Amino acid sequence: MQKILITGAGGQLGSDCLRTFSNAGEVVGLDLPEVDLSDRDACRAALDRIKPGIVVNCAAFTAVDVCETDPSCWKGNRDLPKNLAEWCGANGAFLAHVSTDYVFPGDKPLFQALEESERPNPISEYGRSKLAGEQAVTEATDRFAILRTAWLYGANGNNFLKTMLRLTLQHPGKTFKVVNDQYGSPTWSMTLAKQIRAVVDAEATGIFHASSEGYCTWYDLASSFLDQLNIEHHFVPCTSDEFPTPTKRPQNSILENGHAKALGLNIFKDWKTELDEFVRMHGETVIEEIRAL
Ligand SMILES: NC(=O)C1=CN([C@@H]2O[C@H](COP(=O)(O)OP(=O)(O)OC[C@H]3O[C@@H](n4cnc5c(N)ncnc54)[C@H](OP(=O)(O)O)[C@@H]3O)[C@@H](O)[C@H]2O)C=CC1
Ligand SMILES: Cc1cn([C@H]2C[C@H](O)[C@@H](COP(=O)(O)OP(=O)(O)O[C@H]3O[C@@H](C)C(=O)[C@@H](O)[C@H]3O)O2)c(=O)[nH]c1=O
Repeated sequence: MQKILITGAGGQLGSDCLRTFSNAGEVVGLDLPEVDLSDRDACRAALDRIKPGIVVNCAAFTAVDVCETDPSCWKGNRDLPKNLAEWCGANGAFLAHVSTDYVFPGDKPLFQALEESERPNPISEYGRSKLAGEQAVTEATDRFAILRTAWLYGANGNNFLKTMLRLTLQHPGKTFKVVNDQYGSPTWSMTLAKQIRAVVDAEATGIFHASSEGYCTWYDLASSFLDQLNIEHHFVPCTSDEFPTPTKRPQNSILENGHAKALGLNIFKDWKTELDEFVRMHGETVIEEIRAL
């Protein structure tokens, strides 16, 4: 029976990958604090012990604003995938690695979607460190799939939707500004996990864009989520300039899943259909989780 290692197994995507791969072989999850996979020796020792035939790397440093000032971001986003890819290359294992829309600058004219063939040119430390991770993977092994996803939300862990729900529930009636000039494709981590499984099962290699079909703004996303939950909200659309953050974020990070479509592997539906399904399945639990904070 093949062994499948899921890294970042306690995170948002990793926990959904554990479930999605559960009937694909013997699944092993790894996360901090058990092993720091950005440490080369610790990573090697862990993989030598587990001996996976497939590695699905969901581990990363995902606090985008913190990346601007914390060099640990480069450990999690460049060194960690490099260590995994070197081990996979030397041991013949297949590596599925997850990357981000933030490797692009966001200056492509609206609303043209970004193809896999386009040149990344990140505008944030997070994006630069993730691009360095992609490059390390491609240099260390041939048997890899890099899946670039965007605007993830899911049942486990933290995400933008939970933040906006928390702000609303903790401050009823209060207005919140939400950026309405950045466009992307919100993606449910469970659907991404299924897309990763489809790519791995097909042993398809190369770079894949992997986000929901269609696009919206952060304001559209927050409003749709709260509407679907039937919770009154007072979100006010604003420009990026009116909501300053330490990190500049891409204006257009709409991804086109061209590679997966060409191989007949794309499973994503429209972002709104995906969000509605997420709310049907997990809405009540998410509200309870946020109310308990
Ligand atoms: N979240 C999003 O909106 C998006 C995410 N992505 C990418 O998708 C992937 C999954 O993201 P998501 O599930 O949201 O991320 P999470 O932050 O929820 O999970 C990442 C996991 O990796 C673990 N981890 C971090 N550093 C190490 C390390 N050195 N050794 C071992 N484990 C480590 C974290 O542990 P701990 O929590 O203890 O630090 C955490 O459990 C990442 O590659 C991310 O860059 C791409 C686009 C959008
Ligand atoms: C909390 C909040 C955020 N915003 C804005 C800030 C920003 O432009 C946008 C999203 O903010 P967040 O900080 O939640 O999301 P951010 O960390 O930028 O999300 C990114 O995470 C990484 C890991 C990725 O790879 C990306 O695909 C993307 O999902 O919403 C508001 O406008 N109002 C608010 O009240």
